[in-house]
Amino acid sequence: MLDVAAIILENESKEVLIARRRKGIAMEGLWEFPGGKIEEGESPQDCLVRELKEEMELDIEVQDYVGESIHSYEDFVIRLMAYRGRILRGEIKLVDHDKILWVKPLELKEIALAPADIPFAGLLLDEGEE
Ligand SMILES: Nc1nc2c([nH]c(=O)n2[C@H]2C[C@H](O)[C@@H](COP(=O)(O)OP(=O)(O)OP(=O)(O)O)O2)c(=O)[nH]1
Repeated sequence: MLDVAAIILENESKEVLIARRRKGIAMEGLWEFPGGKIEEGESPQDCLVRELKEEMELDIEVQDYVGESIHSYEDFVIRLMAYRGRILRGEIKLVDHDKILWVKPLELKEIALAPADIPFAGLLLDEGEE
């Protein structure tokens, strides 16, 4: 099982940040919440702070735990743990991604998300309707 942490960053307009995996890496062209593989001995929160710095040069604050999504890809099983968070400082620079978008939860339905992320899109959508 591959443990991966992802962060749902929200802005003042209630939009969430998604990023498209660049050409040449696993799952290229699919959209995801930023994050990455949790290293040995690392907490998901520490992983997210490290990954967002490495991947986007952003300092973030990790907030509430949203939930996990376990998904079987063709050659591995992933446990994706999602948290909410906010940007503290930094201008987004892209390393592993070629594009980012701030989208309303409703718009996530139209986006080619990594399959493991789809349950979180549903969850955000349900929340927005309350
Ligand atoms: N970061 C991230 N990865 C995801 C998500 N959904 C999903 O299926 N994945 C998959 C894609 C990759 O196979 C794996 C995470 O790998 P990664 O390439 O982002 O992580 P990393 O930076 O630690 O990896 P590496 O390139 O250093 O080996 O999880 C998601 O929302 N965010």
